[in-house]
Amino acid sequence: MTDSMITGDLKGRKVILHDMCLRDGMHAKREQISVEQMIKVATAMDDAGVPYLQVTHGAGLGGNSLQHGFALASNEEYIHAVSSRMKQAKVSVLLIPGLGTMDELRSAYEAGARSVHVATHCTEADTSPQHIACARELGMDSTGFLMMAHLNDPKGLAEQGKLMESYGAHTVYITDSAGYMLPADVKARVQALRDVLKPETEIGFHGHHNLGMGIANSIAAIDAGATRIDGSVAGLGAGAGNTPLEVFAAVCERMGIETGVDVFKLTDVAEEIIVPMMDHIVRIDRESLALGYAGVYSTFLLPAKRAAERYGVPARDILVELGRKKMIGGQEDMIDDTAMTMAKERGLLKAVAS
Ligand SMILES: C[C@H](O)CC(=O)C(=O)O
Ligand SMILES: [Mn+2]
Repeated sequence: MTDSMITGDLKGRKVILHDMCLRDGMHAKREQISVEQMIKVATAMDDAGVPYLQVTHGAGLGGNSLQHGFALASNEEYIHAVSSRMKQAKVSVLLIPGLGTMDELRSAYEAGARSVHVATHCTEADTSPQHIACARELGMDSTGFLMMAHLNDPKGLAEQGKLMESYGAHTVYITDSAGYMLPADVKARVQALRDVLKPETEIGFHGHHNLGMGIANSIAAIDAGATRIDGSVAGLGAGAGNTPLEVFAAVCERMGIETGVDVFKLTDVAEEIIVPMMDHIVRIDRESLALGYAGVYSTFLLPAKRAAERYGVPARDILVELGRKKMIGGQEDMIDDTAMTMAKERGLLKAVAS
């Protein structure tokens, strides 16, 4: 990102940071984060001043399933264990309508969750009115979370955001699930939302670092009017991870953007707690780069690697094909289907059968 792309003086801007390690990071850990690990991570982040922490299965409420994998504890167990130990941080959850239900949202609230990202595909906001209304009735901080936002243009995304606002969302998020966007893409979408939303409705940005643009994209979002930024310490998240939060906090401090977090405490959390927890180093390898390059849902990374082993087709090729087909969250069964078709086309299927 060149300086000329930052049009405003961001000094003195206030931004709310939201850590995703204990939700998006569940994808990278194949849902295997223990309650004890969650408590350790969350208390350290609370101490570093992170105001919001998301805690659930990677696919959110209702995520425990054969399709999405089983976590080591229930969402309620995780939420209660973490929220009961927080001094200042609020616990949030993810809810994809259809996967998670309003009953599950109520039970997450009872367990201590006080904020929710209600997530839909970027053209399907109209699947979320009941869930956003339910969150508002519970008194929760409520976000409409438009996933795979690169697949809708700024005008279309603004219309979807306006719908979510009309359902009661306090904040509308542009979610770069594929880590595909460049700063100009983010800026155009935030501006389009800012033009149509009420002044009191906040705008958020959730980035993935597949093209190494998480920080530049988040700064572009702030420049265009976003006030909430998701990231995850040490980037623990799907694909090449989320915007690395400790790095982002350091950049904000350099730019005079106020986050209220202690940068060095966050770097200690990254180094001493998160990195040792990783099963693989979350980084931009050839497969996670392919996600960003081809516009593929970051959550598809590990299932595509498994399909690659099963069918003998390189994961990168599978991911590029999934991007070409514009597959979205919820279409996970197409990963194996695509790999199998490619194996057949390449004459590899006999080897699989034998
Ligand atoms: C279920 C996904 O992981 C939600 C998300 O974080 C994204 O789309 O990005
Ligand atoms: Mn994500």
